[in-house]
Amino acid sequence: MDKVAVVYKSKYGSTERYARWIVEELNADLYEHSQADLKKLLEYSTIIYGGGLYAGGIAGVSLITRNYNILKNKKIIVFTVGLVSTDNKEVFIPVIEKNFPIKEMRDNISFFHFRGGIDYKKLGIIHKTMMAMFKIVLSKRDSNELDLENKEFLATYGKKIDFSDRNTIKPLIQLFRC
Ligand SMILES: Cc1cc2nc3c(=O)[nH]c(=O)nc-3n(C[C@H](O)[C@H](O)[C@H](O)COP(=O)(O)O)c2cc1C
Repeated sequence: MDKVAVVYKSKYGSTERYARWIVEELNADLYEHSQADLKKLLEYSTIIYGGGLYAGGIAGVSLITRNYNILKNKKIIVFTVGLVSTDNKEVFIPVIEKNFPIKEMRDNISFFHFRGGIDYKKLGIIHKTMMAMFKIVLSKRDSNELDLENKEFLATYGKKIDFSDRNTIKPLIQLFRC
């Protein structure tokens, strides 16, 4: 039987919610990023890492990339949680290539992408400023130039939205059912 650790880094709670759903389904052990030291992780045969997406970066993912050579004999699964629609998986190829620049890592790790949410009122000052700057950049563009994601960003800017959906973890859970 697989011994599974789910490790997550979540700033506003969406990634944590997905991590907890996965833990419930797999009866796995849960670790917040800061509590997951390497010695502990070595006790597991499978490591599932989840991080929120911030400007294309996966929060805290260096825990996996920096220690890859030590962890590479384990089953490693990485999931991201972001606002961008997960309908088109191609969108995530550059995100994976940026966060996992070494091909061997990309080949050996299974990736999943889930949708989270945002509550602008709860953003910290740096994140609020980043989002405000992005809005200014997009607002200056001709609306015909904007893709669906950008249009959605502008339409939901300043609001509270939540796309979290427990059903979307099914393909990840399925990896353990066969
Ligand atoms: C400053 C900032 C940058 C973000 N960048 C991205 C991004 O590049 N791609 C994306 O899909 N979502 C992006 N998001 C949305 C977050 O990924 C989303 O709110 C997610 O649910 C956060 O998860 P967490 O609360 O677990 O950290 C960004 C949010 C903020 C505040």
